[in-house]
Amino acid sequence: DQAFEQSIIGARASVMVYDDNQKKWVPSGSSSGLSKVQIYHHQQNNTFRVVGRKLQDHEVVINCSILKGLKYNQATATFHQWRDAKYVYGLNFSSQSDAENFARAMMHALEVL
Ligand SMILES: CC(=O)N[C@@H](Cc1ccccc1Cl)C(=O)N1CCC[C@]12C=C[C@@H]1CC[C@@H](C(=O)N3CC[C@@H]4C=C[C@H]5[C@H](C)C[C@@H](C(=O)O)N5C(=O)[C@H]43)N1C2=O
Repeated sequence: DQAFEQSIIGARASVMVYDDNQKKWVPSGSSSGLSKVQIYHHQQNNTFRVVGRKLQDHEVVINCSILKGLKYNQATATFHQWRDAKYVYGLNFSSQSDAENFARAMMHALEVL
């Protein structure tokens, strides 16, 4: 529960998923827009997950586990991406510093998993 999950980073980004049929990035969730994207660390079982909620209405637009060995691709200074079994996720950060801070937290998680 909440008490056991600590947010290790919060960043502002537009959360996108790649639509393989249309061959283009589409907003994750019901509409485009900025989200607060956090990495939560469940301390008891040392797991991590990415959770993103729209700034406007708090719709959860991403909630995915960070698994050991995940390849986090910093495609540009403000667009980072990774895959899981089902989706390709893209984070279009609102600033380079948010992107850098998020990437640092992601790399930390991947180191300690
Ligand atoms: C082996 C593998 O899986 N490789 C993945 C990437 C990867 C590598 C290693 C580990 C995991 C992953 Cl995930 C890959 O290559 N994938 C994943 C699906 C799509 C893609 C395939 C082809 C295209 C070609 C171009 C690029 C793309 O999509 N890029 C480039 C930056 C650029 C930045 C911003 C966004 C913008 C929000 C909208 C749009 C715009 O700019 O209009 N756009 C983009 O165009 C964005 N591609 C990819 O990323």
